[in-house]
Formats: sequence, structure tokens, C-alpha cells
Amino acid sequence: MSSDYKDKRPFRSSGVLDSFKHALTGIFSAILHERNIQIHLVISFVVVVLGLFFRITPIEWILISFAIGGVISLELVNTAIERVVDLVTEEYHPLAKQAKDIAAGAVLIYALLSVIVGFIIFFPKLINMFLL
Ligand SMILES: Nc1ncnc2c1ncn2[C@@H]1O[C@H](COP(=O)(O)OP(=O)(O)OP(=O)(O)O)[C@@H](O)[C@H]1O
Repeated sequence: MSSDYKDKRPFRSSGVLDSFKHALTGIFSAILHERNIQIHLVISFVVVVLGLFFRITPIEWILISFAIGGVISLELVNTAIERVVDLVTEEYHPLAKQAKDIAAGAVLIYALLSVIVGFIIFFPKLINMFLL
């Protein structure tokens, strides 16, 4: 697509700062309206508190950061796909169902990976604390 397309759009961002503002607006709007993102944020808060409590290593913080950031980012993309599908049709459509289910599947896979990472990091520490 040529840059002419971008120049003709009525709602284009006027600069980097403007794009940043739009991204923040999107994040806050999703946090306000999406229950799943609110749940992810609460779980993330608990994980960060656990990380501070157990004084996890820098490598463990990096893994946890990718787990938390990845799930929330994917949930934002999933929400965006849901919005676009709802914009295109309010009727039942097998492609609408596929689009939403596949996007939800992407979140599920990353969330399961994050649970495994959290388990590997925290399970031995919790066992040590309670059993030793
Ligand atoms: N237009 C549609 N046509 C066919 N199936 C749909 C349509 N809209 C939604 N669905 C089906 O209903 C499910 C729930 O849709 P919904 O839009 O409520 O998203 P959701 O999965 O509840 O997302 P979230 O819980 O993240 O808000 C979808 O995963 C999909 O299987």
C-alpha cells in the first residue's frame, strides 16, 4: 500500500507522541472494559509481590516480565480482534466464530506457558518455605 493511503486518512496520528497517546488510550479502555485483562492484572500483581518476597533472580524477573507482558499484550490483540469482528457483523457467522476462537486460543497457549514458567520459578520456593 502506498503512503498516499496514509495521507488521505481523516484520523491519522500527527506524530509519535500522538501515537503513544492513542496506544495508552487503547490500553486503559481495554482495562476498563475487559474482565479477562482485569483478572490478568490482579494475577500479575500477586506474582510481582511473590517475586519481591522470594527475592527472585534477575533472570527469573526477565522470565516473569515476558510472561506477564506477553499475556496482557496478547489479550489486548484478542480484544482488538473481537472489536473488529463485532464491527463487521453482529450476526452469527462461522468466520467470525473462527476469528474469535483462534484469537482466544492464542491467549490460552501463552497463558498456559506463563503458568508453567510461574510454577517452575515459585513451586520449589513455596515448598521450601512450607516444608523446611
Ligand atoms: N458473530 C459471531 N458469529 C459466530 N460466533 C460468534 C460471534 N461472536 C461471538 N461468537 C462466539 O461466541 C464466543 C464469545 O464471544 P464474545 O464476543 O463474547 O467473546 P469472549 O470469548 O466472551 O471474549 P471475552 O471473554 O474475552 O470478552 C466467541 O469465542 C465465538 O465462539
